[in-house]
Amino acid sequence: SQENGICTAAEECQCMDKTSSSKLLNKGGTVVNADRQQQADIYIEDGVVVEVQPNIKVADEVRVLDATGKYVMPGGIDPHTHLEFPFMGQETIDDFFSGQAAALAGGTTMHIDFVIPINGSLAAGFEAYAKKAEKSCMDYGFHMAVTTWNEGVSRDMEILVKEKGINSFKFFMAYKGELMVKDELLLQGFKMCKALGALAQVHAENGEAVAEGQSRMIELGITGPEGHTLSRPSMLEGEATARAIRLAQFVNTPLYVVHVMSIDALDEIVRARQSGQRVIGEPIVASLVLDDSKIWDPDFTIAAKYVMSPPIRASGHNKALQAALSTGLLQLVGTDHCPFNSTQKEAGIIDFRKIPNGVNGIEERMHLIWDVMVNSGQISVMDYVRITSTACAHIFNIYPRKGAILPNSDADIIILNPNATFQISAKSHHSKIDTNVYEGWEGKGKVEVTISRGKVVWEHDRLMIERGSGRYISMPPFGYLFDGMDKIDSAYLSSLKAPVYR
Ligand SMILES: NC(=O)NCCC(=O)O
Ligand SMILES: [Zn+2]
Repeated sequence: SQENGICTAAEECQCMDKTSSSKLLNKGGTVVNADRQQQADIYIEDGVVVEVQPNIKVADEVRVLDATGKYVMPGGIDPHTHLEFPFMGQETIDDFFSGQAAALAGGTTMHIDFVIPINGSLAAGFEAYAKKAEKSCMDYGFHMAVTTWNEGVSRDMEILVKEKGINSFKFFMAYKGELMVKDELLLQGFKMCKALGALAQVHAENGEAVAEGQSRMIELGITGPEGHTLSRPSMLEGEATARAIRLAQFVNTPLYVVHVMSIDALDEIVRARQSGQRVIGEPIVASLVLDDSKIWDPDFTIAAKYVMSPPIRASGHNKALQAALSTGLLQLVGTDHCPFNSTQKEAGIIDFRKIPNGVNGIEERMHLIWDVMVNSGQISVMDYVRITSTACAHIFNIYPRKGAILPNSDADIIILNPNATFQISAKSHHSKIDTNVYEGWEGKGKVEVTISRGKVVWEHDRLMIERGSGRYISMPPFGYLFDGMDKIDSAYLSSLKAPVYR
């Protein structure tokens, strides 16, 4: 039952025998949480961490994993993925099984995917995604996109929060004629999010101006992938980020800006945070480690694989985003994993507007952030844990079940060898995509073991995973970002000095 290094037949395959033990001792490593690192062993039983102490003694039947000289950390949580996503006339090539297999091979043990409504219906979209996710082999949660507005939508938002474990809603300010919403909907949506204790998220680009920019490029005869980048400059990301921030401030609700790609957006987030506003900024691996140079490649297949929105920016934006992440101005790293094969990208061979937008990253995030941020000395190992796992668990209100190695936390754990090397290639990755935007990257610091809910699922470069074993993680509303909001509302009301009774 081995295929491409993946064991998928749990019942038949011997390689599962060693790994499926419900008791596990992780011995001898440096255990790192976001606030503390220590030399300790970790005892795991039935998928849950039982004890974190030096020198734990166990019975003979317990499997022991030796982590001497290595870092033992919470598994990564990717806050931004698009598996089986119907978009721009295509569907992303990774389903919930292949995308999650890739994630586990790269040290990510949970992800939060974006549910897209069906004909505007949130309930129908949720049901469809719940079905798709039945094949999951690791834990996952959902954000919900809102693309239209009516009574049914606001009723569904309430049901999704109160009964279905959703605590975040995303509004696309781009993709005119498809997913884009206008300011009126943003305001209604933000108000509803505030009332429900759900986090409002935005894809921040001015969709009207992007459409204008696209027409301009076509008129100039620029039809290739570079037209994509040229049609949606960073000022349009800055404008929409500023607008969303102001509207969230007006409503007094927390805001989460997904895929921060530019200094323009960063500046707006930093200004808002400095003024005390609750704004979270999520750069993605592509915005942190890539630049736009490949979009001018004469080979369409190479250039098209970098087409995503907002676009990957010119060199310099990446370094600024790294610095902001290292100093806490940005809070966590996603991937926006949205993989389309080279044949799917060819839909836009004569018109860049038809190239399905999206890049890979779910498998590469933990390695690349280690290599670029920790190996360069920009962040500590504790900070690494915070930006790849713990901050996400806090923001989406699932800490300390996720994002920590503590007694009673889910045993989602990685062992990273800082002295081992990794290589990235489409030939060896586990995603179904036939290209890789990080092709040829070689770095230091390798995830040698991934433990998902107490089971070793990645070891010796082999996956041992079971279709259907992943669980949906309900995320409760009113996370920490909402603490004290009522007091700010009261202060606002008393500041009005109105109505004046005459
Ligand atoms: N980002 C991208 O290009 N594709 C995924 C859809 C989105 O998040 O905008
Ligand atoms: Zn987006």
